[in-house]
Amino acid sequence: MEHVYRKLKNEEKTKLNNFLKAKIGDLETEKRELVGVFGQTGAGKSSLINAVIGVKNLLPSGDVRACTSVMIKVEANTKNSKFEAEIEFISKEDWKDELWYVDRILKDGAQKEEGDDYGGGDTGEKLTAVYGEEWKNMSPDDLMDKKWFKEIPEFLQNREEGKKILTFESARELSAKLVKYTKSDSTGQDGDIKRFYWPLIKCVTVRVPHNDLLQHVTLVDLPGNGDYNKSRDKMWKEIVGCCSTVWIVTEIKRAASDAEAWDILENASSLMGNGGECQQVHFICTKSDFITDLDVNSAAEVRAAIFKRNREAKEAVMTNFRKKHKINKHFSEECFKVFTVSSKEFLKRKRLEPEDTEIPKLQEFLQELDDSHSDTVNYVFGALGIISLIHGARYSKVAGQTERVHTQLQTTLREELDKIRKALGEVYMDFKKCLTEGVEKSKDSCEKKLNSVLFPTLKGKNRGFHKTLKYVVENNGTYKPKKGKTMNMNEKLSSHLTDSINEKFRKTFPNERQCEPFNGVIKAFSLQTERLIQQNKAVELQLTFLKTEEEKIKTKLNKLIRERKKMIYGSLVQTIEDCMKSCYEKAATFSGPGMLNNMRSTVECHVRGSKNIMFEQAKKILLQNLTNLEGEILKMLNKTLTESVELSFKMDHSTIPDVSAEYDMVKKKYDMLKSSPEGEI
Ligand SMILES: Nc1nc2c(ncn2[C@@H]2O[C@H](COP(=O)(O)OP(=O)(O)OP(=O)(O)O)[C@@H](O)[C@H]2O)c(=O)[nH]1
Repeated sequence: MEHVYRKLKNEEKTKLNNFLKAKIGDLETEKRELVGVFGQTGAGKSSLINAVIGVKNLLPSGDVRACTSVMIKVEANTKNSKFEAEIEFISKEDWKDELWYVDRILKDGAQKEEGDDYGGGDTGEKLTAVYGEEWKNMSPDDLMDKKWFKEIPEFLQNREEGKKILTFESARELSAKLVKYTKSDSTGQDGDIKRFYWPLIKCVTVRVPHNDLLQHVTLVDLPGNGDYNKSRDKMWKEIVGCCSTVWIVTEIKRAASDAEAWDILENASSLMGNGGECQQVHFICTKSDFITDLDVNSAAEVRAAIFKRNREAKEAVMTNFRKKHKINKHFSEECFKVFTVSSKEFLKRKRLEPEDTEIPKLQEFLQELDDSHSDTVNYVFGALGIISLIHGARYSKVAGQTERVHTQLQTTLREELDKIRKALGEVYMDFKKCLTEGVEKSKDSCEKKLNSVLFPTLKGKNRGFHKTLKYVVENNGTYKPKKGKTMNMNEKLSSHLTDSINEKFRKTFPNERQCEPFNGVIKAFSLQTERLIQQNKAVELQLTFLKTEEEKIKTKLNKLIRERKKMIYGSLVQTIEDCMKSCYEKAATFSGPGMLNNMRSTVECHVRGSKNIMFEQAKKILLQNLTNLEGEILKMLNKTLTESVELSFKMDHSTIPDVSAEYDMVKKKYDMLKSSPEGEI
């Protein structure tokens, strides 16, 4: 197609010529699937990733003292045959904010108590990681001095967020260097490394050469611990919202009862489900080889014991899943699968055969996800359309028939757009009805919901609640403790609204790629080019182009809908957060005696005073976002197809190059692809 592009470039610049060049530039080749890997520290995530992608020593694992503390993306290095680590830092301003935050807390007289969190993620611990103990006697300005960052000058560069790129010949070398950037060692026992830079890092991308599984797949290790840092939290949410599959990793011995793993899943469910694009959740029970039963001796007995526990773990996890409504309202049972794996045995083969470790099943899954066949078909189909139009423009000049087909196409386009408009209008009315009920319920019970956050029943653990609530209001209503459940006041307040639309939303915007959004109305849209081709062979090439254009615009629309639906769903909580912002700011100003009561009454008063507006506002904004999306769908369809119809049937032939040879070649490749669904071209 580059060759065809150059031919067009050598011709005079007409409207049609420019249009064709733009269409070639628009052909898509790249698609990436994101697989998010969650789990608490030590669950075996790094070992799992290494085993699955078949690179033994890539992500550092095995050291129980140091745990991974930054997001690590693992993908293919398509540029050269080196191992590469791209380290992306948070901005200097972000780090300054954290330094000032700790400084203020210490000046406020808050003593560091055992197990105390400085706003989630323990900022004190972060400072010790970067500066050692010396930070305690220094001002935030001193701590920004460049002498601290000699090893990472990129962090101080003037660009908003710096990047450092390291290249290595082997995975082992990369792994050894990575520790200082990705791991935290809260015990301070790692003698070799003096400074750990994880608090300054937003994300690390590890690129692996010659890896077949990662051509179109990125695996992301997402540490589950809480983090107050805003840019990291934002990135975490963005990545979770873009994962098409999520792996929840937990040790098999406590798979069903591992509160932390299930909490991570519960907290992220709305972000992945209706608020995201996750199609599959895989619950992965690790270390299946680890048997402590002393009665088991022979190899056969060990294997039998492992298989028995695998079966039991699978059943227990499924039973637990059925009870978790926060999760299963976003994911059906078909989307939820359990695996029992052993990364160790997969590599060592002492007790188990590779297939018994279930790692090959995950590899197979990635292989299917990585499949670039459909991308190739789409590319060649799109290319065929464009080249058909160029070829047809040069050779077909059947004036009368062209005029008739042109008129028919215009009529069909109008009628089909009307059908879509009507169907989208019905969807709007359905959501309006659900939300109206949700608003009434929210008004009736928001104070009760609020009380569950303001007055938790912590059974004797109320001592530090004033600090917890302070973090909540300082952080716009949310708080991620290092251990335990995330608190989210905005989600609590909007829960009746989200519940009112959850089911309808999942049906209207299904994450499963084989299901269609808006009840299939966009898929059903058709200019009926197939029928027209049968009746009008003389303009077959132009009609072939329109057929490919129709498919391409539908694919584009599905992508747009997938992106927008996340924003539309998220707008409910976002509006509540915006409406609560002023009261959080006011509540955060209290300190000293009476702080807890003052914070509570400020939040209570605000919710009581604004409940008649706040929920109605959230409904209005969601519906407005939906209207905007519907408008955009109609506009894109109309504009793209009207332009394509006009240019294919009313064009100036004088500037069209001869592409007969290219046409024959692309047509042949397309026919080959069509006849062998999994074949290579
Ligand atoms: N027996 C056994 N041990 C395993 C297996 N997978 C991991 N481990 C061990 O479990 C420990 C933690 O493994 P990691 O892969 O580092 O765990 P992680 O989830 O990446 O931990 P963080 O880096 O802290 O997030 C290490 O000591 C591993 O050797 C396994 O399949 N079998």
